[in-house]
Amino acid sequence: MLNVESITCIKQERCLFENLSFELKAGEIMQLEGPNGAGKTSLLRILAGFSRPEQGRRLWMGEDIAKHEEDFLAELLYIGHKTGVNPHLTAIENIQFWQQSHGYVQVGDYYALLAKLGLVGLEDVPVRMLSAGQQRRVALARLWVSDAKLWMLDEPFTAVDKKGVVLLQQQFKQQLARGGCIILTSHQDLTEHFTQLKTLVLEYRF
Ligand SMILES: Nc1ncnc2c1ncn2[C@@H]1O[C@H](COP(=O)(O)OP(=O)(O)OP(=O)(O)O)[C@@H](O)[C@H]1O
Repeated sequence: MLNVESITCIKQERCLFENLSFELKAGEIMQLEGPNGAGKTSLLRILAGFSRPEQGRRLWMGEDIAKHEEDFLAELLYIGHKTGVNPHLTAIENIQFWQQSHGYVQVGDYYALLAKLGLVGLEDVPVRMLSAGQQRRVALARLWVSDAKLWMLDEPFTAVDKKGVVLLQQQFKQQLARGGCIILTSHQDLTEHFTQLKTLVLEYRF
């Protein structure tokens, strides 16, 4: 599905990685690992097309993404470091807003979804009134309403408690079972839960 060819990234005159190539097939999950500052977020952002590499290209379904950006973005769900939720909207409004701006029909049992995410009673409260972990759960609700084939998740477990981590891992498995793929950064050990986990370790380069 996703082919990455010879990507090189230089930031502030420091080469974070060079000639990086890999492939992510349907049903595969890849974890980006490495110390703080190694370039995991930078790589994710390049893969999503939010920033440009010094060299290299990305292919989606065999097509150069640079020439088919819209098709690629329609298949991509990116959840970054920052949750991207609007603090002034409620949890339900946030999900609906996200659906609307991504072309999804606004249907669904939002209360049931938010109950699954442990947010009973908080559905109609402005998100700024929620804890960090609760706010992240609101952001992660997109994983339940999106049918994007490729998920890119930057530290999705941040501030999420143990029960939430299990719930997320179950949702990851659903995504892989339906032929989607996932690329994520995380400092969690996921090998126990995903036996076919691919890992890409970025070393800190000086
Ligand atoms: N917008 C930017 N402009 C200049 N330098 C940047 C920018 N974003 C990141 N960097 C630099 O790129 C390097 C890699 O940062 P990046 O956020 O990709 O690392 P990371 O591996 O995701 O780290 P962490 O584990 O702390 O999240 C850092 O040295 C950082 O200072």
